[in-house]
Amino acid sequence: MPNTQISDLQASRVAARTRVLLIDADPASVRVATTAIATAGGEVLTTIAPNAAIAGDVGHDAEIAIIDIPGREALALVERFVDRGLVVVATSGSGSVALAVEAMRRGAIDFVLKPYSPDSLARRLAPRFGEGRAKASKSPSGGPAPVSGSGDFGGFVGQSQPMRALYAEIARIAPSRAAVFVTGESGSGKELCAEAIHARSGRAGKALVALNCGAIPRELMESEVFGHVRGAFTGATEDRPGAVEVAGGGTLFLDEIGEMELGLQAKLLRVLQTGEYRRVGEARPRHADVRVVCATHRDPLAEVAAGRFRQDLFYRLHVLPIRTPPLRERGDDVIALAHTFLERFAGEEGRPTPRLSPAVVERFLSYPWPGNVRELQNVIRRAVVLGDGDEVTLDMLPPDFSGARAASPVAAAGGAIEPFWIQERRIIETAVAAYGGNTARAAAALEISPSTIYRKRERWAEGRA
Ligand SMILES: Nc1ncnc2c1ncn2[C@@H]1O[C@H](COP(=O)(O)OP(=O)(O)OP(=O)(O)O)[C@@H](O)[C@H]1O
Repeated sequence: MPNTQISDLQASRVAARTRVLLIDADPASVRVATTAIATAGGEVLTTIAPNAAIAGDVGHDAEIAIIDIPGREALALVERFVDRGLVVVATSGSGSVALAVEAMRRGAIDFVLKPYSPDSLARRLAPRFGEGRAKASKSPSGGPAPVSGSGDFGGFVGQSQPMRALYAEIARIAPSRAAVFVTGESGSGKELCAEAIHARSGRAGKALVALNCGAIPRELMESEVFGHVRGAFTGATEDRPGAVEVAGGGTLFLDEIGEMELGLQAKLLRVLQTGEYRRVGEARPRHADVRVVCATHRDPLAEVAAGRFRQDLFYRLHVLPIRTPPLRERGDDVIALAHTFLERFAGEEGRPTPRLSPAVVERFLSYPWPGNVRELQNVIRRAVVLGDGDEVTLDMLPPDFSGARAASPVAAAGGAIEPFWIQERRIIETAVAAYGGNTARAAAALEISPSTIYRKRERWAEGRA
């Protein structure tokens, strides 16, 4: 992942210079900063003093704001420009750690102490300019990608109020080292959230390692997380690092954390408390440097109450809670998302992008989307593959979409009651299809074990109920 970011960054730096808003009242600093900005690949659009910036309205065309913070009153500028979607680098001659921490807490991506030389500042700015451009290139308008107002954020598409609130929350918590707990329905973008948090953290240059605790067999989970040494178990033919080690200096994303068994939860708690862990089969402790972002589609407090989730681990992880809203709460976002996916999938198929018929738009807006954005993705992919015209019409959608209302789950077409196993089979197959064939994820969404699905499929294949 870091490699992709670096190559994107280099390509974009060749393409255009990063547009910078420089907020600083000291002429000597402005001169040094202007040289550093040019060296790092940027151009200064506007230079303004902090007091004037607080009172005025500047920086609309900028991608990056470099803000001098002479005192606490200028901290509000950090927040203002982060909320507008700019990458913010704070500077200060006061040397106060508290000021630096506060600027980072409010979303500044870096804090550079004055006095700086043109070279030292340029070195600090260069990677940040890449981030400014990467964000801008994701915005359909070609301008910066704001946190609030219009436009998208990170890998997210959507400008509804719940999404803008989510973007602002991500921008606010990303720079912290504390654990993040993401809740939200399946397919609503929890992993995307982890990616956005990582990308905006000071750890973006290191790896983001994602593990789906629901998809990895329990007996392998500990080795996946912590690694193992040769001979630790049958098949362990060599030493292998785990996710904690590979994500060193970066972020560890533990999806479906509720699926982690209690013994392993205790070991994860130890990492969070002391930073120590052991590879499977190894006596000596190792030190971990990871930020943990975890996610679940379940109600974590209910899991704690049921004894499936350790309470002490929950409180350790639940420092910065964040929730991805379900698609049905995002209004018109569903249409913007549908257009994005239409363009992507039609492009992949080498076809012109079809439009949505008015009836499809209406249906999309009223449909409850239990599988959220992933379900929408699957519906659009299917329509692109099956359709050959320039319009997606109702008949290209899965059967549940075609009618004004989804078919009753109990009654078949003629109103007769279907046998239980047929209904059960339909529910399971629909869930597996909604997860693009991923049985483990479908099982997690249905709150049954993957082996139940495998067992039932074997029976159906043999023609048994
Ligand atoms: N707002 C969004 N804009 C664009 N793509 C999105 C958005 N939200 C989700 N997606 C896409 O939808 C798919 C599902 O998202 P993601 O995997 O992040 O969901 P999730 O909540 O982690 O799902 P699960 O609970 O099953 O793990 C991904 O391909 C993701 O890129």
